[in-house]
Amino acid sequence: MGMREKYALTAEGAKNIRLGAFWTVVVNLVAMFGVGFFFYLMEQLIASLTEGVPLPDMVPYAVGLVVFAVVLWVAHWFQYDYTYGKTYRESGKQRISLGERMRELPLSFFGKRDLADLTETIMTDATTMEHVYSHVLPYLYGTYISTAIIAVCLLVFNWQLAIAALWSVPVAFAILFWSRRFSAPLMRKTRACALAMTENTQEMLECVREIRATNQVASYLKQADGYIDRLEKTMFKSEVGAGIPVQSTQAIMRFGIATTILAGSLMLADGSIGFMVMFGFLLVVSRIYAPFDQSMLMLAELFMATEVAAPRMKALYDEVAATGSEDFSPQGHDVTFEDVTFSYGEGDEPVVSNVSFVAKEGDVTALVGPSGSGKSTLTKLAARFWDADGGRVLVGGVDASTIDPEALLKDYSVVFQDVLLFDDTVMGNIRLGRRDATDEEVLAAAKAAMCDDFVRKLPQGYDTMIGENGSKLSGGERQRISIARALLKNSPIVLLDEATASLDVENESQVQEALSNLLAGKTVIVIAHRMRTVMNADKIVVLDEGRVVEQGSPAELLEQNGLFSRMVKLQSESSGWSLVGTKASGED
Ligand SMILES: Nc1ncnc2c1ncn2[C@@H]1O[C@H](COP(=O)(O)OP(=O)(O)OP(=O)(O)O)[C@@H](O)[C@H]1O
Repeated sequence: MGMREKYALTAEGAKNIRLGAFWTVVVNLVAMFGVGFFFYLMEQLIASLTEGVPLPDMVPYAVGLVVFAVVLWVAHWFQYDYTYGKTYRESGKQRISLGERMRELPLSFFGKRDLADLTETIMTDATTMEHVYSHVLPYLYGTYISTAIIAVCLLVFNWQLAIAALWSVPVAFAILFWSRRFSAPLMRKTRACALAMTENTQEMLECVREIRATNQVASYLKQADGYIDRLEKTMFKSEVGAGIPVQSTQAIMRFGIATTILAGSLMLADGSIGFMVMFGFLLVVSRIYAPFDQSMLMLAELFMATEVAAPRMKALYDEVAATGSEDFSPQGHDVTFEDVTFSYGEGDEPVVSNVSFVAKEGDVTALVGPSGSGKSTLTKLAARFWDADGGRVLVGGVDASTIDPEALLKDYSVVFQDVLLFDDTVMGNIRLGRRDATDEEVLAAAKAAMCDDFVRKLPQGYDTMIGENGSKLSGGERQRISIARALLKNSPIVLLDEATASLDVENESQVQEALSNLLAGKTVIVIAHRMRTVMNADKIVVLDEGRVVEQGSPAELLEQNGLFSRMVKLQSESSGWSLVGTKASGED
């Protein structure tokens, strides 16, 4: 596997890491040269002290020293720039491209992937890789190459002593790589446990109200305790699994010093080497292991990166992006379902089957049917949140699956029940509908969506921060903000999960008024919960178990005496039953 693939690098990133390694080699060799330089000077000094040899002229040495310092400084500068400056830029690029990737992926991807898992990839995996690019890879490559060069020099100088000094390095590495087969699964397990714990915590925070309301606090805390315990145990095993091999290989490497002393003493005794050679070898050997110690620790991190973080990032890049033409020129805005079949998972039972109907521009098309009959799914297919498995969804005669999702969504306003607001001002939240809208346009939309009254009562009016997901607002207020956003966007197609079901009477009439402002003249597909909407619709599509069982105007359907008319009859007989199985209110 190439370096780029293994470490999820760009071509430039791989090049910079190679250059970082190159400059690390230069720094190491220059530093080693410095050791040799001082060693030579010492040899001269000892010769002068013991044998009375006159000291050589010091000027060239002084110049040499200055040149050495300058070269070392320059090499360090380049090493720093390539290993840190440029690799951090690589990491920056990678984070941006992860963000871009999120933008390209179909919305369905976010439905099937766990959010905590994605956050882990964007935050933790990217950080792991960042550290590997900047601190680990250039250092490791640089150290190994420079040590190999030094080892060759030692072998040429005195191969017997060199072998006595260096044999322990390959042995130590062989043990470390062998131990990987035990430590890698432990690392993966630790990661999975950490992820499960994060997911559990996130779920607990998201559902805190429900958990309290249903008296589940104790059982949830117990569950959380279990996740933490499991993580603690696997982390402990994983640390021991990685720590023991690292510590023992570091110790094994030190045997090299012992064998150098042993072989050196023997050779010194039989006169085949002089004291200074022995001394020089010991000096080099004592230095040569230090970077390996460091690299043993780094290898553990590198294993983690190549076994876990890089594959997870790669998996994100391997996901099929939702692509399509950015040029979207529909003829009108009729939304046509042509024999559409769809299931959420490969091989699953279809949740909609052979659905065909047209939602005409200027008409309100109401989707009606029992819970789970596929109403929401059809609206998601209409906006290409998902692609149909069979048949086509046409927007103004253009197959939606051929259009870039962002280009397509420009023509859609979506008002679903689960309104999403950002921790921003009221103004900022409404302006999300159209970024370039003026303040006046935002205010006009807010007024039309019946937001103005309650917004003016907020402490800072339109500049009030509304808290995470609008936590400082009521349900009805949040919905009206979402309608204001849709009004501002003023798109020709409106998808509406009838947002009024949970509102009180006063709120409801205001929201209804806001909605009628939004809907005029558009292609409207509404998931209808209320009889009033259903009866005022231009067309009703009745769904049952993912199939269209009836379609037509309310009058036509009532005449047909089919499922729809049975539903209406049932509802008028029993106020406790509504079209979608929710409790109907009196005014219906
Ligand atoms: N993201 C998903 N992954 C897998 N299955 C899903 C997903 N969303 C919905 N389903 C399934 O698809 C079927 C249709 O769901 P859908 O939400 O479209 O029904 P609905 O008619 O809108 O229901 P309701 O009125 O209760 O909102 C259901 O059986 C549901 O369990």
